[in-house]
Amino acid sequence: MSRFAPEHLTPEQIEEQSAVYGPFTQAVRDLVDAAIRTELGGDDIRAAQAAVEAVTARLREREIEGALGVTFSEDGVGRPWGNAVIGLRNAVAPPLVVEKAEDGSRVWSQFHLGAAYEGPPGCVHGGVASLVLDQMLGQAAGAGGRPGMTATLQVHYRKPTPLGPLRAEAWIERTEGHKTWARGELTGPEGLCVEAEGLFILPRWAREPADAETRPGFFE
Ligand SMILES: CCCCC/C=C\C/C=C\C/C=C\C/C=C\CCCC(=O)SCCNC(=O)CCNC(=O)[C@H](O)C(C)(C)COP(=O)(O)OP(=O)(O)OC[C@H]1O[C@@H](n2cnc3c(N)ncnc32)[C@H](O)[C@@H]1OP(=O)(O)O
Repeated sequence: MSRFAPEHLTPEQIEEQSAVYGPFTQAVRDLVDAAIRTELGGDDIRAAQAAVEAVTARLREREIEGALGVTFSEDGVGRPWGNAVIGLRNAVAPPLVVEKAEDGSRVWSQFHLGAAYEGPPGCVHGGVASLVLDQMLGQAAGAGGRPGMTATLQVHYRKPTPLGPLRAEAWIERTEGHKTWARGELTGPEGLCVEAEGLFILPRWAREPADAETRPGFFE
């Protein structure tokens, strides 16, 4: 766990960064979608490749080492901007915008999965469904004040999940010490597609009193 880094940005500065990187990352997502679906070929694709490579070289002129990690401000609010499911700066992430009930009892998200997430023809890849539900169950645990790492995740694929508009929801089933069992489901326009249940454990390093001051509260 090398990158749960504290940060000292003001809400305005975070908002400014979000306004710059959010639309940029969305443009990269659109690029991925277009790259999959374009019917152009030959010289057009070679020219597009050169243009993309030029942009990539420009971006690499200044970059961090490794991954983004999760930064969190003094009030404990985190910025998981590199996260594979919800990351504002991660073009691989759909991304999900997760909402939570005021009392923390449930989380849900409505989102769209397009061509980049295909498994069976026209359907969401099972690993992607599992990825989304892992995140949602983890968020449910955090929203209930019980953050933890996924220890187990069991996924039940009830029927194929169509690409397109989807909804995921998750909640805590029960708790015991540092363990939290959460459940969730992924539904498409025709109803329930995937169910999952998982065990989330607050890791030892986060339970130790010595770490109390540096605990990230980004799930909450
Ligand atoms: C406010 C504080 C916040 C702290 C933040 C905490 C966590 C969040 C951290 C990162 C997540 C960040 C972003 C992701 C967001 C959302 C969701 C995505 C979730 C993921 O993508 S996450 C990646 C996949 N996930 C892993 O990469 C886990 C690798 N693993 C470990 O990090 C450890 O393995 C861990 C933590 C699981 C346990 O570590 P530990 O040191 O706490 O373990 P310990 O030995 O103390 O066991 C304590 C009790 O749990 C039982 N137990 C242990 N492991 C078990 C297992 N697998 N199955 C069933 N029971 C198990 C023992 O049997 C004992 O039970 P008992 O007390 O009854 O004897």
